[in-house]
Amino acid sequence: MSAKANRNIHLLPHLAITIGDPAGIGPEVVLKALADSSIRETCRITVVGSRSLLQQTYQKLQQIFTSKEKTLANPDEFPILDIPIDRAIATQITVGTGNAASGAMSFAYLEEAIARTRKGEFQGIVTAPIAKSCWKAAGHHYPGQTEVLAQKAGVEKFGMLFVARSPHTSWILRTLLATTHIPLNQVSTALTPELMSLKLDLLIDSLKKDFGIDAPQIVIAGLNPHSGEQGQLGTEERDWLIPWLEKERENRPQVELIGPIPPDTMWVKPGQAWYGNDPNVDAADAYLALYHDQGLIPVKLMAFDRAINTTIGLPFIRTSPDHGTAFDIAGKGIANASSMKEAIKLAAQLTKIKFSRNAIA
Ligand SMILES: NC(=O)C1=CN([C@@H]2O[C@H](COP(=O)(O)OP(=O)(O)OC[C@H]3O[C@@H](n4cnc5c(N)ncnc54)[C@H](O)[C@@H]3O)[C@@H](O)[C@H]2O)C=CC1
Ligand SMILES: NCC(=O)COP(=O)(O)O
Repeated sequence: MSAKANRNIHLLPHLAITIGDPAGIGPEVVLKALADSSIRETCRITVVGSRSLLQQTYQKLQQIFTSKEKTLANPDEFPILDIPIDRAIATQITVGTGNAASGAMSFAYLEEAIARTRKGEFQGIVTAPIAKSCWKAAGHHYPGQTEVLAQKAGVEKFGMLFVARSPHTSWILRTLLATTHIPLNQVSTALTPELMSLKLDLLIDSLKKDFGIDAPQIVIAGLNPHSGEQGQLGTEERDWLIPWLEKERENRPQVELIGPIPPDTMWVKPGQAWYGNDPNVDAADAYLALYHDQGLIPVKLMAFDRAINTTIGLPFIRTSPDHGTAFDIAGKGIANASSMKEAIKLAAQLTKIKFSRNAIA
């Protein structure tokens, strides 16, 4: 970093980066992301995790990489908010196998990052992945990090928005999930006009404030094959989704609401906009998927190496890579850190926007 950049470092947003489950690829993708000097020029970073675990990861992976290129940041060269790990817990952590001990540590990192952010120490949090099953084993009964963030921030209305910029066309895919971590057989009951209006509010607000889109075009998915085929293949669309959309169109004249679109064909235009094989395609500003896999299969198919999960509705910025703990490849040095890098860049960008907005207000 140049001397001038160094002098201005206190003007940059200060982000906490949690290392996630210590048995997964979280520590590795954090060290890889921080080795990229362009990342560290966009924000100030404090890593929240156990120093000893980061040092172990660094030393182990250094032996794998023979290239002279700097692949990993050295934990001695960036600030760490150390959550010490006691000896008994440390002996239970095995890279590649998540368990109650690794779940307890990843929960402690997140809790600390949230508490410090609420006190104003950080403006945003980037979370490396945790395993929900390991949290459960450790006695923490949350469906995911999103719900912990919302609860501890005292927020009831929040949403899981995935953002990815195409490397082919620079088009941005934005996908909000109306429901998230619930069993498939509960989706239909969980979806209500009230829930949909709440998610639409959050989405429209984020498009305006975070992405500068005042009059967005938003596509809403159907639930059933062919959006129910007029009740023949499912009745949710006919019974409430279409009437709800009609009412929303009346209430929100500044927004173009398209749908319900049959869930299979809904992703054709985003695919064309992403890969650039139809330059005239009119893809939308955002897509509202009704359940987890309806939204995340296309996101991960197009953008697994770069999509970002961001929680909207919080009083601070939160982003995360789109992937999980990947226990199957942890410790091997082969984890791709691109999604983590994108998550840090987006958090820095959104934090700057949020704070300049607050300064104007
Ligand atoms: N934000 C978070 O904290 C998230 C956590 N998870 C958690 O992760 C755990 C494992 O979930 P899975 O469904 O197996 O998804 P996963 O994303 O961990 O792994 C799926 C596949 O992708 C590969 N993969 C994942 N990230 C990669 C990377 N950066 N570079 C190269 N290959 C990569 C893995 O090796 C595996 O073959 C679960 O406990 C789940 O709850 C899953 C998604 C997000
Ligand atoms: N599939 C997305 C996911 O698991 C994200 O969960 P979290 O950010 O709430 O931990």
